[in-house]
Amino acid sequence: MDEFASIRLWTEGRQAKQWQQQRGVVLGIGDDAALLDPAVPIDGLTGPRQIVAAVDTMVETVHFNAATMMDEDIGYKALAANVSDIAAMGGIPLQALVSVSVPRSFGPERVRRLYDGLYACAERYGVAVAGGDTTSSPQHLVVAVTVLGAVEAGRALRRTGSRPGDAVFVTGPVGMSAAGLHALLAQPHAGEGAVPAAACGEAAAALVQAHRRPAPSVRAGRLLLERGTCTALNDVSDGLASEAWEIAEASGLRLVLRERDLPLAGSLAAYARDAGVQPLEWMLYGGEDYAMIGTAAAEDAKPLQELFRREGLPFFIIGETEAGEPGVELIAEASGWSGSKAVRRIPLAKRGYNHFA
Ligand SMILES: Nc1ncnc2c1ncn2[C@@H]1O[C@H](COP(=O)(O)OP(=O)(O)OP(=O)(O)O)[C@@H](O)[C@H]1O
Ligand SMILES: Cc1ncc(C[n+]2csc(CCOP(=O)(O)O)c2C)c(N)n1
Ligand SMILES: [Mg+2]
Ligand SMILES: [Mg+2]
Ligand SMILES: [Mg+2]
Repeated sequence: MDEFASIRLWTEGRQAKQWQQQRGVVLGIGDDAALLDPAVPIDGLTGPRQIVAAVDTMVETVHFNAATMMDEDIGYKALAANVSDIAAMGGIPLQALVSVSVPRSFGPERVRRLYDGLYACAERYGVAVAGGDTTSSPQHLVVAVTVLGAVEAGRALRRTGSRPGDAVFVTGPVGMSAAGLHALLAQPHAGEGAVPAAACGEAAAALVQAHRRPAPSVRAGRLLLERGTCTALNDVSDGLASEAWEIAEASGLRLVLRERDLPLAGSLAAYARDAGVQPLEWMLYGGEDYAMIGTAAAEDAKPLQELFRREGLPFFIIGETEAGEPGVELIAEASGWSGSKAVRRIPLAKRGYNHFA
């Protein structure tokens, strides 16, 4: 099958033209470039707007391997990671451009399954696939997705606006993806397809799901933008500590996190107990959580939490900001589940997933 037949196999008939037009796609797959309408009416978005654009890449052996992900999961997660960056700006994702570099060992049918997952994610978040690129690759599969979206002009949520005395929050549990990866890599792998989630045991099922199918919340980003009290926001791709450091450096202050308030999912606690591992390492440094860490005016932290509760969305207040040299600290307490004995302030390393470590 040639390149063009492959692209048709992966993309043809997946999204109705009319629906794509409603997401701003004037001309989609098939010409030299896509044509997008920057002013297409979008529910909930009024007034002048800006385009919000992000690209993230997934590379076989770095972001996934034959054991950790099914083909469908690779496509789903490649798009979800980008939706997460749009959400972390308070934006609404609209269109995607998808680049795949495919090794010979990876036939067009497997890429079609990758697209099954990618289109499932696109449907979940209302993203129109408007184009892309296809190349061969000497050895490993590479998927790069660009997502374009819209946000009210001048109102995007950045990493830079945090003020001393703000509350620090996170919009979902952290550490589950890293624990899921740990569970998957612990299984023997005979080389025939990905490890079935069931093989990892009951405690790990939710963790494997968190690793394979991250669930960024565009709704959470929109609520935070509309509320007007969120001063900084960042999605957690490289780990909570690393993303907290990014806010600290961008805003020029310190983030002080309380260990006992960090959201520890029951499934993570159970798996870590069975594995004899402290979950805190995964929670702070694991990454690929695609929840959001942010700061908000202290007096609005509880009302925001209540607003999220009413919307059925998680929201955990995990600390405060302080004036000072940019940095991140953890308050570990006697009652902390890490087994620490007294209240201590521990500086958190600026460490997370590092591609060049
Ligand atoms: N090769 C590059 N060329 C130009 N800009 C880049 C390049 N790589 C990253 N950037 C820019 O650097 C900034 C930080 O990128 P980074 O990828 O660390 O953010 P992220 O996508 O939120 O994190 P992650 O990749 O871990 O999900 C972004 O503004 C991004 O557009
Ligand atoms: C097989 C395998 N080994 C390790 C990892 C862990 N991992 C890879 S990239 C990354 C950070 C986010 O990437 P980026 O910064 O590119 O968005 C993490 C935590 C994995 N997912 N699969
Ligand atoms: Mg990136
Ligand atoms: Mg990000
Ligand atoms: Mg990213």
